[in-house]
Amino acid sequence: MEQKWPQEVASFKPALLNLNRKATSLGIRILQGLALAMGLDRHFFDGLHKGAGTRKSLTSTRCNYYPEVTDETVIVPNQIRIGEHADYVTLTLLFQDDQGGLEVQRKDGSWCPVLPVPGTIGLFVDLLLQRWTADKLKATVHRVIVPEGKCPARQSIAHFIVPDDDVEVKCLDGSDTYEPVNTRSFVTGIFDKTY
Ligand SMILES: O=C(O)CCC(=O)C(=O)O
Ligand SMILES: [Fe+2]
Repeated sequence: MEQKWPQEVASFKPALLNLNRKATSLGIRILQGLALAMGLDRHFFDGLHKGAGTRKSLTSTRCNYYPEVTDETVIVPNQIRIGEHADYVTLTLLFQDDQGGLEVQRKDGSWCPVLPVPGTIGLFVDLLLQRWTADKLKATVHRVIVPEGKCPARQSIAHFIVPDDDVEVKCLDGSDTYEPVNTRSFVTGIFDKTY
């Protein structure tokens, strides 16, 4: 696929590629820690995430922009910035600015604000990790709400750690809690339904 980059700011492309690489290596270290904590070989997960940065992997970085809310902004009832969802990959690293609005869902269905803390990165367990662990780790359901009153534009960057395209994700405990899925079909299937 042809890559299109904005030309207006020359430093954008190198900065984003650098973030993409660093976020991937952080994600890989987290996957190693997770494998050890689960009593697996340290490289169980990262060995299945080797293709990041190549055509064999959907590991990617998404920049989200939420426009400024002014006195003139028309907000309809129940309007939402990003509706509730769980990301459909392994892990998400989330970088948010200081504007707030991100919420995660508790077990009882209520919503908990994820207040921005400078210098920190959000970490979400996602749907493929939930399938691998047969629900031992549950995907983080999250959303972004419209702020009450005026608010400057908000930006966030989500880095999605995705298994390599040909990886089959099946329950590690041998159960049939979820049927095995091919990574690329699973991710593109949900993507096509969403957009
Ligand atoms: O903007 C945020 O804080 C969340 C973004 C998000 O959920 C996503 O890009 O999947
Ligand atoms: Fe998300």
